[in-house]
Amino acid sequence: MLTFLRKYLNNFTLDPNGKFYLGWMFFVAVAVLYNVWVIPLRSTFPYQTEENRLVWMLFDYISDFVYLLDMLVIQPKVKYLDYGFWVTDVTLLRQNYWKKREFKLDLLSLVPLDVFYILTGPDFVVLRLPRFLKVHSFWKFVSFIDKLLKNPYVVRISRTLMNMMYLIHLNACAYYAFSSWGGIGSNNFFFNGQGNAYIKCFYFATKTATSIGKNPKPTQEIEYMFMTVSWLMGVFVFAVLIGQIRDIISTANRSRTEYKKLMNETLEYMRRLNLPVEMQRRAQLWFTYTWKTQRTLDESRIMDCLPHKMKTDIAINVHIHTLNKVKLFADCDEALRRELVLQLKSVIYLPGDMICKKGDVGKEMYIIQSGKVQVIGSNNEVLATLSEGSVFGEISLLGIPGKNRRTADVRSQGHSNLFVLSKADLNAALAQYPEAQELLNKKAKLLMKKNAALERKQNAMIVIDNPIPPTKQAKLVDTVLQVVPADSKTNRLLRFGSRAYSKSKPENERFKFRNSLPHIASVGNFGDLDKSFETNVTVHRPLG
Ligand SMILES: Nc1ncnc2c1ncn2[C@@H]1O[C@@H]2COP(=O)(O)O[C@H]2[C@H]1O
Repeated sequence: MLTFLRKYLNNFTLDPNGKFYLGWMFFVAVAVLYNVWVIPLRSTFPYQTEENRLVWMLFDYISDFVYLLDMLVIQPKVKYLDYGFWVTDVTLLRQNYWKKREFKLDLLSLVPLDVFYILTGPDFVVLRLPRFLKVHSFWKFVSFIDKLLKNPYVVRISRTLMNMMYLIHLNACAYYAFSSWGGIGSNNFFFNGQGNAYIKCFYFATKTATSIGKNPKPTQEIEYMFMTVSWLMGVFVFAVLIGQIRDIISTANRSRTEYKKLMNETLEYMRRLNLPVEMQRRAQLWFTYTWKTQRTLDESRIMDCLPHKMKTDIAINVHIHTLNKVKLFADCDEALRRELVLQLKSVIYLPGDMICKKGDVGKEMYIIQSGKVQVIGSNNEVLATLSEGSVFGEISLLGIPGKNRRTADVRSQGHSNLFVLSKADLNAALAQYPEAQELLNKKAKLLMKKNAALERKQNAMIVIDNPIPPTKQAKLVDTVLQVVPADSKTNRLLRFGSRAYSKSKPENERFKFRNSLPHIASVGNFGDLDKSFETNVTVHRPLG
């Protein structure tokens, strides 16, 4: 069992980005923080007493144990990258740590000056000052957290505030030490010994550092010197703090300021040109919606500085959700997918926006990231409603003879986020991947067939009002009608057929009128019928 444990401990390595290492670094950071705050406090203020000395010492040695464990067990096991390869050999890892400056600092931080307690007594806590040298581990932990947090400003602001607080803390300790040296309450400048010593001294240090005023007036030269140093420290701290906060705020607001500036310029330009109010309103809506969803007006510009491969990886990662739904991409080569993904440009359409118009020359195709679009046929009917992951606008790009124009209108139903792929980019990619070209061609043919069939069906249902009754009549019927008397049975039979003849009501009769019969007006007796025919009869007929 023991051999197994030793073997395991000898061979185990740590991932510098792993959770275990992060957890461990938290303990080290707490130990460092304890030492850097408590050592000056206990060295100056009378907070270490005979009663609590053992408790303080217990904490001291726990923190020393953490330091030791970190130096002997953890740090020599942390993997590192060598020319892009993780080094896992334990001997190399140990040697790597020993070569580092951090190892020397870690070693020095553990110099056991405490042994001199024998000479100075256990309250001379200044002997623990070397523990400060491990402060680099604390900042290492802070940058870890910086990488983990989504908001990059939280850690930067906390870091600046921590530095400021620490300097004030040191100043408070110095003020108390100075007051003890000069005699607590011995004059107006020194701490008067009333109330909680740390709180009062921290308050004094904050007042001095921030130059709020109402500070006790120094009387001796040494007091003047103390105040001058405190003020200089305050000026320095605040210069750094204000500079950093200004940087943080301006970086955070830069994109927003740029967006607002661009929107105002565009709207101002539209107003100057006296463009319709509705158009201006839509432009404003576009700006607002684009900013809300993307937090930038030009996504591609953000990644401009990155190398091509990294940009592709990021784009694939960001758009993987949509790309997985695109059948065209699912069925084709990974290399084509990588090639196409970088060419995609994100565009937003507002509700009711026409994305492409039937008959226009096709210059780009679209992939729906989110939202819905409607494909509209020739008779204004909705041929299809497409949603996330659908591809459209490709037919007119494929070079099918006689089909370089849009075959249908496509309209955005609500807000829709689309990827646009230009004809040149699509064709460049398809030239290398004929299977994808085939797939697109197949789909295009299928759609065109479907549309043609739908159009035929639609046309068959077209409603035509006020049809003009046929003027050409069968000559034989005409001749017979002219010779037989108008009110004779034969005449009626010829006009209305046997069923109409059997019903006597004229209002029923008009609905049984046969289209092939001669115009009633020419017969004279059925003038009323003639009128009602022209206004009421609806004919369904196929066109072509
Ligand atoms: N019946 C349909 N169903 C789905 N999409 C269609 C239909 N008809 C046309 N489209 C798409 O609408 C697009 C209009 O532009 P394109 O002709 O370039 O390409 C067309 C197809 O991508």
